Amino acid sequence: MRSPKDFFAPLAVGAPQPPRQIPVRPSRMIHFFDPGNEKMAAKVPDIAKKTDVLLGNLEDAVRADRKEAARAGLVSIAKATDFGRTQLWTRVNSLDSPWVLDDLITLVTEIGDKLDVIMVPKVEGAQDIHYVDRLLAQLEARAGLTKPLLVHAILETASGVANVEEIAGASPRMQGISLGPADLAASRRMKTTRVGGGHPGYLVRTDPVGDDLNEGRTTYQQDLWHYTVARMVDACAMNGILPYYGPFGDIRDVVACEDQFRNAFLLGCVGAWSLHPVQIDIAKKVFSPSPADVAWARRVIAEMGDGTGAVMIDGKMQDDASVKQCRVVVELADELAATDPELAAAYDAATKETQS
Ligand SMILES: CC(=O)SCCNC(=O)CCNC(=O)[C@H](O)C(C)(C)COP(=O)(O)OP(=O)(O)OC[C@H]1O[C@@H](n2cnc3c(N)ncnc32)[C@H](O)[C@@H]1OP(=O)(O)O
Ligand SMILES: CC(=O)C(=O)O
Ligand SMILES: [Mg+2]
Repeated sequence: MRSPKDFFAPLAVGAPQPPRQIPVRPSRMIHFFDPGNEKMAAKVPDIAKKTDVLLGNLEDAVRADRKEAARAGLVSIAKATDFGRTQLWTRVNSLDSPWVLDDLITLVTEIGDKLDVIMVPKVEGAQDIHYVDRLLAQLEARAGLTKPLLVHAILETASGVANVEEIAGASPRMQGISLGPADLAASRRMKTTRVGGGHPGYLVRTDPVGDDLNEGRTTYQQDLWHYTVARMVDACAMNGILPYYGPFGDIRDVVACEDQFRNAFLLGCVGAWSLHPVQIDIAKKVFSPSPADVAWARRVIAEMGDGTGAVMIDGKMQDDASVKQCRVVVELADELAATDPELAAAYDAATKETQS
């Protein structure tokens, strides 16, 4: 552990000052693409216009014999594209792989000024973040970068979950954590064969009514990811970084995808991954507070005055704690509305309606 006094000191001579605050920019969807896939790469300039984060993926889902092509593709896309307000992230290969060292050296040297966040897969504990932290500082110094790169960890090993609090606080570069349900399931020896989402066998059943154990007993499917997402959210919140749900692999099932994303949103996540263009709008809808919720939250804040005491609004008690929740919703809505005129208009229209 670094001494708290040294926590914000650069880890290499000439490296930029590490960040003291994680920049809060919209990141409702982290859209994955394979930079070595020409069809996907061709869509990047258009997709950039409608996503908060574009991520050039170099790790799983890129074939072993296409790793170099993906890395080179990301370098040329980053150099050739104006991403506007959209952030550019990458997911490098895992720290035990033969590719990660070249991923980091090439990307920081060639396009370190274009990248915002480096996503590190299969993080097991703080030691993995410390390794990346020092290496990034050395590479930033050599490349003459003035803005520090941020680091995002994927929570996808049993060890990572057991150490999630220390991972979240391992470096001032830590920007956030995403749930990695596929590798995590394998690491835990869960018996699922899916990428995220629920499973019909994971359920609770109501008690029997009489002697017949089968008749009239409703079952309720449970969320396999509740415990992990909740732990991840707490670890992130206590360290001032951002939690994300990860991938939902059943691309066709847009309904269950929306449900899984919404569970994560309600529990505190700020975004999710989109693996296919069809998931971009789902994430945008789910991770933007609804106009009705924003209107209600604005009303509670207005009626609560200085934010202390208790009032009754439409039969519901509001006090210091509920007004704090409302502020979370309104702050997020204001941040998103600042760059999205359509959303801003929807929020204002709903607010006017509640006032009339
Ligand atoms: C567990 C994990 O690690 S999850 C993260 C790793 N996985 C990924 O990154 C997967 C990313 N997504 C993909 O590889 C693809 O979306 C797949 C393989 C799931 C499906 O691809 P396809 O079979 O081509 O899907 P589909 O035919 O519906 O695609 C329609 C079009 O969208 C394009 N497209 C598909 N996914 C993407 C994407 N993520 N970004 C940009 N374009 C895409 C296709 O190239 C295709 O283009 P075309 O119309 O010019 O032919
Ligand atoms: C997200 C990811 O990498 C996984 O689920 O394994
Ligand atoms: Mg994984």
